[in-house]
Amino acid sequence: MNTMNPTVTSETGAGVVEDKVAPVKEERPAEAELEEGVTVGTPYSDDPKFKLRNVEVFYGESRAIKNISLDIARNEVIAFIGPSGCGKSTFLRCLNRMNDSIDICKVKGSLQLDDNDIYDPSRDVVELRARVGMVFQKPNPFPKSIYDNVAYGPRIHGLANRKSDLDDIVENSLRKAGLWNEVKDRLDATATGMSGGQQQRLCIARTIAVSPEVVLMDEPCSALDPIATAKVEELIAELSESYTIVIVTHSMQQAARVSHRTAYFHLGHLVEVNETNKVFTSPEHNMTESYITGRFG
Ligand SMILES: Nc1ncnc2c1ncn2[C@@H]1O[C@H](COP(=O)(O)OP(=O)(O)OP(=O)(O)O)[C@@H](O)[C@H]1O
Repeated sequence: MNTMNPTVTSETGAGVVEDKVAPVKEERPAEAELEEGVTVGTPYSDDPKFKLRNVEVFYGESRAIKNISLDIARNEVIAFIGPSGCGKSTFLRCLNRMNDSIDICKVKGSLQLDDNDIYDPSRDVVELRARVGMVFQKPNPFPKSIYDNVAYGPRIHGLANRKSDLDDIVENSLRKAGLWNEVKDRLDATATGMSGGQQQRLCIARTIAVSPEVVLMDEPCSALDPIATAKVEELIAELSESYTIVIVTHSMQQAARVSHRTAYFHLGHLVEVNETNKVFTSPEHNMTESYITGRFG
C-alpha cells in the first residue's frame, strides 16, 4: 500500500483515497518559521547614530518591511544581506528618505538620526541627504567634468566661498576616494570617459564632498570587476574611520571583508544581527545558517 500523503477527493465526495504527489520542498524557509518583530543577536547599540523602531514599509497594500527594530552605531560599517527581494534596499532607502520619490511607498514606525525624527514633515530632505549620502549600484556620474562632479554638491550647499576653497574640497574628496593621483592631471576631462571602477570612486568622492555623517551604499561593487571591487573595499575600510557606513551586498565575502556587524534579512523580517565574524562562523538563527551555507539564496 502506498501511504504517501493519502487524501480524500472532495469533488467526488465518495471518500476515495487517492495518491497525491508530495509537495516540492520549498527552497526558501517559510515565513511561518519567523516570529514577527523578533531579531536574534545584537540589534541594539549603546551609541546609536540611527535608532529605528517598529519600522514597516508598504508598497501599496504589500508590506515589504515587517516590524523591524535596529540601531546603527556611530562609525560602524554594517552590512545588510539576504535573498533577493527580502527588503534590504527598501530598508536602506528609509535612512535618507529615498523612498519618498515612490508614490505608493509608505513608511511607518520611528526612525531617528541622532535622536531626531527622519520623517518629521518639517525636515529639510535635501539637508538630510547631504548628511546621509548614497552611492548606488551603477556608477552614475553627471555628464560633466571630473572636477564639476565633485564640486556640484559643495556648490549647491554653499560650502565654499572662494574658488580656492572649492579646489581644496575637490582635491580632499578625490584623495579620500583614492582617485586623486589617477585624475589630478585631467580634472577637466569628462567623467563618463573614466573606467567603471573610477566612476564609482568618483561617485563616492562626490558623496563625501558635502561632508556627510553617513554613507549608504546599495551594492556599490555589483557592476565592478574584482580589481575595482578591491579598491572600493579598501576605501570603505578607510572611510569607516570618519563615517557610519551601511552597505547592501549580495556578496557574503564582501560583507565578511568590510563590515563590523551583519544584518540578515528574510522576507521583510530582520532575522539576525551580530558581529560579522559571528554571523559567518556561528550564526544564532538556523535561517541565517542556511543562507550563509548556501542552502538557499
Ligand atoms: N518601487 C517598488 N514598487 C513596488 N514594490 C517594490 C518596489 N521596490 C521594491 N518592491 C518590492 O519590495 C520587496 C523588497 O524589495 P527590495 O528591492 O527592497 O529587496 P532587496 O532585498 O533589496 O532585493 P535585491 O537583493 O533583489 O535588490 C520586493 O518584494 C520588491 O518586489
